[in-house]
Amino acid sequence: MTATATTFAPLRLHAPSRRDAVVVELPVVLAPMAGVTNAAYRQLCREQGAGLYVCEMITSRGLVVGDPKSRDMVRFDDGETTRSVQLYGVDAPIMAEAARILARDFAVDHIDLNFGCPVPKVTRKGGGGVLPYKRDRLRAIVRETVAAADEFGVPVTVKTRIGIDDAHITFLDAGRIAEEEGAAAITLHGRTVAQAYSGEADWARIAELKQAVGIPVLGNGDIWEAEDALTMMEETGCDGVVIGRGCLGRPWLFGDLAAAFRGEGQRIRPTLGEVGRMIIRHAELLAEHQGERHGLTDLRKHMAWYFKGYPVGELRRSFAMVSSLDELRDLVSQLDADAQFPVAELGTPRGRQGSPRGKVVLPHGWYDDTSGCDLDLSDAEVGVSGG
Ligand SMILES: Cc1cc2nc3c(=O)[nH]c(=O)nc-3n(C[C@H](O)[C@H](O)[C@H](O)COP(=O)(O)O)c2cc1C
Repeated sequence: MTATATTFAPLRLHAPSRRDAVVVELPVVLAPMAGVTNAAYRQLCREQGAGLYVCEMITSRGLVVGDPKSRDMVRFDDGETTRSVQLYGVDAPIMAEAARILARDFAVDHIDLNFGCPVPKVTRKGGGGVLPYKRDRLRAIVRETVAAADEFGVPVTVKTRIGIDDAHITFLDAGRIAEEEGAAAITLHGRTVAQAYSGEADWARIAELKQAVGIPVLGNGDIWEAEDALTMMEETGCDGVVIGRGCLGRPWLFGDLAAAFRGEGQRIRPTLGEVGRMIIRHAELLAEHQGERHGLTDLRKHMAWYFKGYPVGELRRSFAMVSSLDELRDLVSQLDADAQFPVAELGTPRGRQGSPRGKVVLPHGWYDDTSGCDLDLSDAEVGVSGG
């Protein structure tokens, strides 16, 4: 396979008072994924490649009220020199306070704001991907969070979708608001909330956003292989790429991405034995961070992703119920170590896809105005676990 080096520059994230607060040499970002991008998974990906690895989403209210579960999720390993966290919330003062806590108590270097979650539980209450419809509220949240993080020289980025649905597009306004209020960059997932994870991401919207704003634009959606990242950079002119589902069960994609950006054609095509060793490494890291029992339970959801396309047979079921490192090592030893990489899987979607939401569930009268500053949306943070 051949490839040409793509033209790229390091991703420079400025806080208002501190230029180059975070510089990411390779403009590749691990997308925040709730329940996935914990410290162990980020380390696993980091061991493969280069880029920015964002911690799974933390709710602002949880941090501010000192919820032990929220605080416990803000965890980094010693090698994580750039501490990046995604924050979710709906109230400007609470988001600002949460940003201060992240910067002051956890020495976080970068904060990303989640305005893209499509989960009905969240959109019903006005949070996540539907919040940008309320332009004034979005502006207040970005302004106050940027100002609070800037007390510590920490840059804030915004992550959003195209809009609620085709009739309610918000990304261009969100981009302008982000830029005007001092955000360091904006990530666009090229889908609407109504699409959730179905269909295809519309990269043309990423190109449109790039034309509309001066801050760095990060493109997101449907990068399954390293080549897709280069294509997205070329087609949209975006300043970097954000990868979510493509790396599920494939942390080595970050190695491929680093090689592809350098113009190298070599790609990692692990045998089943090598996948087994990766799973063991993943398990060891999870056990280190969460203890063996919790860590191995957490690992189970990754099994189907790791084994997609490989001949695993009946062992699949045992892997999905594994509860100790010893048991895992024993199961791995039973795999056909020489089974080759399933090339038919290349470029195919993985992780959640589903079907479009017929209609996005919204609070009553959501489309009546675009301000939303006076609304009580606090329920939108109750029981939220990402999206
Ligand atoms: C399991 C899972 C959890 C996710 N959690 C979050 C989240 O907490 N915050 C967020 O902004 N996006 C979240 N996303 C969306 C991804 O960050 C990303 O925007 C989306 O998957 C599109 O990129 P992809 O096509 O590369 O997967 C999640 C996606 C998945 C699959």
